[in-house]
Amino acid sequence: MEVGFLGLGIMGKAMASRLLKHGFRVTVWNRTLSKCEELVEQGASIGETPALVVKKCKYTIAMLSDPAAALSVVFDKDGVLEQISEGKGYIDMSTVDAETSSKISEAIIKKGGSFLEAPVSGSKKPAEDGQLIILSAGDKALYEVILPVFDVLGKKSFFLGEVGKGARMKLVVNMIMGSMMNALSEGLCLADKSGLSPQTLLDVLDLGACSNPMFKLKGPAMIESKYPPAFPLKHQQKDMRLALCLGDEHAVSMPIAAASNEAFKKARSHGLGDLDFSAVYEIVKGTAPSGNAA
Ligand SMILES: NC(=O)C1=CN([C@@H]2O[C@H](COP(=O)(O)OP(=O)(O)OC[C@H]3O[C@@H](n4cnc5c(N)ncnc54)[C@H](OP(=O)(O)O)[C@@H]3O)[C@@H](O)[C@H]2O)C=CC1
Ligand SMILES: O=CCCC(=O)O
Repeated sequence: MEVGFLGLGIMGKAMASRLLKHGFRVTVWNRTLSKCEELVEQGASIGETPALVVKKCKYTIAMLSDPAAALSVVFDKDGVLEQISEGKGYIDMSTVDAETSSKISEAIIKKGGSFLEAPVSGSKKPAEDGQLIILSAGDKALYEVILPVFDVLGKKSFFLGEVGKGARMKLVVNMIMGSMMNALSEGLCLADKSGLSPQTLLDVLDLGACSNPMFKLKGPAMIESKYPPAFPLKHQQKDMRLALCLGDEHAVSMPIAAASNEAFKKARSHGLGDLDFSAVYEIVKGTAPSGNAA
């Protein structure tokens, strides 16, 4: 199967690479075109624009930073809409809000194409290892056709119904994750300031009811103030913001998420946006450097 892939950031690069390793023919595009070179070395072809990728491939996947990027790649000059047509499928795996996803879906369908939203849970390593959790919604027939691709990228694929349900599920999950990261940061800080070993706190947590892979993975690096980006903090803040908008729409009060969003925003204002989202710990500790927003 020939697959187009738009967006070769942390996630897109790992996902496109995995598809190549599993025998798919992949045509890639990235806004910063030089980032395509590593994939070309692995056997990918380059499409010079999103439109040219869609022209060449029956199915095209996108993995882009945020709603603005997802819309731009579809609607702008040389974008997806210029070449999408009957028989072609577009699968957007970026984390965006339901409104963005619906706009894209409507435009694609109007041109005769089919659309699936399919945001993912799981970060850089699960993407490299094909262990993502895929939260798809939209065109069921396209879901069935693209399952062999999802089976290579993920450990489990959900089909959640009409467009918007995948986007909303992803935002709810990341809202919880962002709040948990803030709770962990406060706990590590409190342990340290009150004379306890943060590492022993992690050991205790890991044996109890709130043991989870995220604390286990991120905790030790946080103690060492190391934040190599797997999930950039600026994207976590975007997801908190979009989840809070969803809460507004449905009149759901979310004070914990709102407080967590403030901490992520503050982290961005201190220039920590490109670090891993666990860098919010620096804000909780009060040790963040002053810096420019990212
Ligand atoms: N990292 C993670 O752990 C996870 C991320 N996600 C979600 O996946 C998506 C991608 O994340 P990730 O790979 O980490 O992000 P990165 O920041 O590493 O990559 C973002 C990608 O979007 C492209 N991009 C940004 N703005 C535009 C634009 N205006 N037009 C065209 N392309 C644009 C970038 O291109 P360029 O290279 O030119 O800047 C790059 O290819 C996000 O929605 C994120 O929330 C979901 C699950 C996990
Ligand atoms: O959106 C990013 C999610 C990261 C993760 O699930 O570990």
